[in-house]
Amino acid sequence: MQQLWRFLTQEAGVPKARIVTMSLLAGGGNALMLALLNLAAASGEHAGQGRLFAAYLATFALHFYTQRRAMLQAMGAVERTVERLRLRITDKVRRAPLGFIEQAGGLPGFAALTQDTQVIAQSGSQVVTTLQSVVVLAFTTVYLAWLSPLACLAVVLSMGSFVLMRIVRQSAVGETMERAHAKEIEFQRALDDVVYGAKELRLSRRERQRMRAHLAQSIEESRALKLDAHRSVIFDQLFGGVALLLLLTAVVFVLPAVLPQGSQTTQQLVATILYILGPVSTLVQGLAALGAIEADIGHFYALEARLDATIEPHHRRAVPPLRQFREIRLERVSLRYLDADGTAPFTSGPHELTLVAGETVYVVGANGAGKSTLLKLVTGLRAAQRGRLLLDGVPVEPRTLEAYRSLFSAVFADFHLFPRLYGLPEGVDDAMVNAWIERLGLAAKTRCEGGRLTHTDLSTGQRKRLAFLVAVLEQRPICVFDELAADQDPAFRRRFYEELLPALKAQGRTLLVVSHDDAYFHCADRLLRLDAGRIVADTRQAAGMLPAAGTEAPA
Ligand SMILES: Nc1ncnc2c1ncn2[C@@H]1O[C@H](COP(=O)(O)OP(=O)(O)OP(=O)(O)O)[C@@H](O)[C@H]1O
Repeated sequence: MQQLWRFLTQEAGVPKARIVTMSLLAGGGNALMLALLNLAAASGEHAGQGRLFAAYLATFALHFYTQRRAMLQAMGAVERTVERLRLRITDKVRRAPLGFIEQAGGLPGFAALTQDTQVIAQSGSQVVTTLQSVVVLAFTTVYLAWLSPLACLAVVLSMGSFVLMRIVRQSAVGETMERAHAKEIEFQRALDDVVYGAKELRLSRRERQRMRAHLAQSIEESRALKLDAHRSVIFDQLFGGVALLLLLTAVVFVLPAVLPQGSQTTQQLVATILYILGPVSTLVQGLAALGAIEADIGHFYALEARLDATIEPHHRRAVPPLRQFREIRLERVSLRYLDADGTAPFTSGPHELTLVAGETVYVVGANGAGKSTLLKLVTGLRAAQRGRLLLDGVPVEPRTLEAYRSLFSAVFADFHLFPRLYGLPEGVDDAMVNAWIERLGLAAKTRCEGGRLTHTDLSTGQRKRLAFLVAVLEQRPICVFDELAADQDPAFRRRFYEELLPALKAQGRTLLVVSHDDAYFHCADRLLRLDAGRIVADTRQAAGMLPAAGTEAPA
């Protein structure tokens, strides 16, 4: 229970002393209630019944109050901590390098995090109930010893070995649950495919059937593993029940023969043994639940450790965004994408490139030539494995990376449109956004109200126009557009290349545009042609000139 201990002692601001005291009082009260019941049953019609009844009621009230307090305090503290953990892991995912997020299966376990944290959130109440059952068992053991030392010894030995067996077997159960967890992640990924591949699946019966078979297999494997784990817990519980029944048989039939005792003592022993059935079963279930919680806290910390190993430095002081630059230079910069088996299927670079403020650069080349990868290197979103990135002659370092990135607004090919316009600077109000919405021909579709777009369920081309709008209004010195015109109608495409981009250039913006539209290549100041990850041609041209295809000078 190392991880659970670390979580409760280091993470959760659980008022430990108070909760332990409350749990001890609640458990003690519970055991005292049993003793009072037994005493009352033994005293028959005597005058002391009234006092016993009052004492019983007082103990009951104490038990009820302390149990409620302990549960609420533990649950409240754990819930608050879980919320903190969720925020912390989200921050770390946000600060993890793009390469880590992009790599195949870069965040295994992330999909299961919501479920894991829900399980972790139960740790407060589980610890309290388990602790209480331990306290009840401790008190009833003392009470049993007072009634009959031999019966107490028998109970301690049988129940002790039973709980010990559960603890020992818990590690095997834990391993099986780990394998079930891995299958669960596989299942959740398949579920993502069902949602994101909704269109394809509706069109193809074969795809649907194979997908379903794959899902069913993941579910079946996860179910079999979970059942395996539960089977062992259920067996142990049944075994515990049988052990208790045997114990009762021994107390009723064997003990009086070995050690003569009054029938009243036998009755009290039977009542006590029956009474501890509840706490024993709570303890066994609590241990199993704490085992599952321990595993999920382990998953959380493992994911966090992977993120910590790659995370980009976090600077508490806000970095003032850069508003201007003279040039960006890539010196022998290269990046290799690695496969899971360590082979490098694609290398971008080495690039020797200088981008000058104010120029409009089109990045062109065939599919897979490495255009988007070059943009990620230039924007500092992917770190180069070799070479240097320099801003105005000064190398960009981890310390200055965030400021460097603040130079760029971008719409990537796989852009994400946030429903809230988080990135807009002070001074940009709804009216300004709505004027742009109108200018982009989207006024009938959406509006900006209180910094939020009323509708984002638009066509791909329309959503790209909105992403363009956000990039423009961010008012940063460099705009990066990756195949923005690809989903646009011919009229908008023409406006994009011939009006909108020149208007941005006129404002002094530097433009980096990935394009397949060779009909508009003449609008660029400079063409960078890529092939197999290398810049094979770098052509400067007077904007407005239309170079004949294939006439670029070699780099
Ligand atoms: N995250 C990644 N991990 C591994 N390989 C990648 C990754 N991203 C891209 N690649 C590979 O790198 C190569 C270049 O991809 P890139 O997206 O830069 O090309 P592109 O020129 O922008 O292509 P397109 O015109 O199709 O958008 C491709 O072969 C692609 O498979």
